[in-house]
Amino acid sequence: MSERIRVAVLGAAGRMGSTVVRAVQDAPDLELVAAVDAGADLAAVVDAGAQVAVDFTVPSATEGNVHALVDAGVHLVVGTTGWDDDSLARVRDHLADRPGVGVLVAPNFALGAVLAMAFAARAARWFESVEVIELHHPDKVDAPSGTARHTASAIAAARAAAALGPVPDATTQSLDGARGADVDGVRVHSVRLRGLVAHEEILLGNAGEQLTIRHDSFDRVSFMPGVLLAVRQVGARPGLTVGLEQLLDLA
Ligand SMILES: NC(=O)C1=CN([C@@H]2O[C@H](COP(=O)(O)OP(=O)(O)OC[C@H]3O[C@@H](n4cnc5c(N)ncnc54)[C@H](OP(=O)(O)O)[C@@H]3O)[C@@H](O)[C@H]2O)C=CC1
Ligand SMILES: O=C(O)C1=N[C@H](C(=O)O)C[C@H](O)C1
Repeated sequence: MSERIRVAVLGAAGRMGSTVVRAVQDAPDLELVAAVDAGADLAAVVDAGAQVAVDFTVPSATEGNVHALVDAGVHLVVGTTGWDDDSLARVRDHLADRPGVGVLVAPNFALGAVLAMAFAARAARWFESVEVIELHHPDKVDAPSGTARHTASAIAAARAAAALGPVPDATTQSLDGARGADVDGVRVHSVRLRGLVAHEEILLGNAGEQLTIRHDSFDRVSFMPGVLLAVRQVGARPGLTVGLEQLLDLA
């Protein structure tokens, strides 16, 4: 067998990080060389000889982790949310000075969620109305979810490309928040409920019909095939890759 890929996990004690630790340990072609959490020195990742680091930490820490490890020549697979155009641009610029290093940032590694986003973007041009509902466990710190933001942005881009106007909405009076968040002109609603893991519904409406696209992650193992695929491929993809769809022939 060829050499195993040496992998570090950041946020290793968290809900996702601990699941990634088990998945890496169970994969015959991967070797877990470091598992670090809040307060730990990232030098441990470099000292352990990690080739790829997987980051499932917190929005306030993830960009700093990425820049520090890119400097050290470590490839990164990033699932943590909180990324926007500006922070992604800073990573893209940094990678221009570090040829050969790859960073993949994806808001969702579940194959079904990536497909749901792709289907929604494909359908968007044919519907007058669209709203996104994301539903998560109540320990989640950010809203709307990274997945919902990515979904809404892709829908908005598809609507713009098809020269569709604004989504119809006659609301002139409402309590703050009643119509959800506005992501590029698409309304996004966030539900937090004990018992849930990660779920998303995209509602598309025309006169007399509705298309509902729904994805459910019932368990965090649902994210693991996508994370492992990214770990295996990121070293061969220098520069910044955004979205698992880039690896699935869906982009
Ligand atoms: N892309 C995807 O497919 C998915 C993405 N996510 C995203 O992943 C992130 C993590 O989610 P989840 O696992 O549920 O969250 P958790 O809070 O369970 O885990 C986060 C972990 O990161 C640790 N941490 C905080 N700061 C640092 C740091 N600077 N360096 C290393 N570790 C740190 C935390 O430690 P402590 O608690 O001590 O602060 C905690 O153990 C979120 O942004 C979430 O939205 C989640 C699921 C799927
Ligand atoms: O915090 C979570 O749990 C999840 N976070 C990601 C997001 O914000 O989109 C991915 C998934 O929805 C689970």
